[in-house]
Amino acid sequence: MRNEDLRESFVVGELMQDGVLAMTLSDIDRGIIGSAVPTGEILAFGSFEELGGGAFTSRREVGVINIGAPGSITVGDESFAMNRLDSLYIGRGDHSVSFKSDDPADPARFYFVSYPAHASYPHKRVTQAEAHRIDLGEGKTCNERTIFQSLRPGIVESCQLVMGFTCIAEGSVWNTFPPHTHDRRSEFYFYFDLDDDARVFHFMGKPDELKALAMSNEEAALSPSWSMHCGVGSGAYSFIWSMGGENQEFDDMDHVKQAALA
Ligand SMILES: O=C[C@H](O)[C@@H](O)CC(=O)C(=O)O
Ligand SMILES: [Zn+2]
Repeated sequence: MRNEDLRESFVVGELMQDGVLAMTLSDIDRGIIGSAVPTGEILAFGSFEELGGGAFTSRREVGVINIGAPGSITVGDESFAMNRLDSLYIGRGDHSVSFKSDDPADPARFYFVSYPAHASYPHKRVTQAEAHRIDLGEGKTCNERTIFQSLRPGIVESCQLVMGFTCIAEGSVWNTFPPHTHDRRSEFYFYFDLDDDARVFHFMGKPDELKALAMSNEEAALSPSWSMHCGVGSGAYSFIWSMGGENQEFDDMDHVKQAALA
């Protein structure tokens, strides 16, 4: 594949447009990647032929993280206040889902991921402070970072979705390295908090067929279960990671030896 073919298949861009609820249905485990930036009244999930009609969440669960100003999400008759870096788990059911900004002139910026769900679990908001926090890496290897696991077993019950975000410390540039795969789950990385001219070079592919994607702010890189993943930025950045698949064990990664990369 040439770079443009790689981008066509594995990068989701054009997210976070003002006044738009945008989404892409991937054939990677039927994951959906999307965003909602409410600059008017509200933005709501519609009904889609591709998802079998009915409510968006009739057969799906959704994880949402706000990377913008405060807003709220209404699920059926429940409303959840969503500050920056709050996460929301939305369980399966025939409820309506809508997104709102507290101040449409300074909008909330919601990123969401959805996978098919076989059971219905309660909706739950998880603030950044309530997330499971893991500090790891070191300055000398330029990979000092903090992982916030917000939608994960022990905090919320879900069918397959596991989601959270990682913030790279000032002066560090690498996320997970050496890279890893986890054949049991696919994973999406949504990069944010990059300057306009900054890039994250995201490495994907089979370990002996390494490919690079030059990622701009607010683009998502999709990793099928066979693809390794890791990235290095031209400066510090953050990213939302999310996984779906067979199990929800975060630590069962298959680490790739650096010497095996080619
Ligand atoms: O399977 C786990 C995921 O790839 C990420 O959570 C890794 C990550 O955020 C990091 O190490 O910086
Ligand atoms: Zn991973």
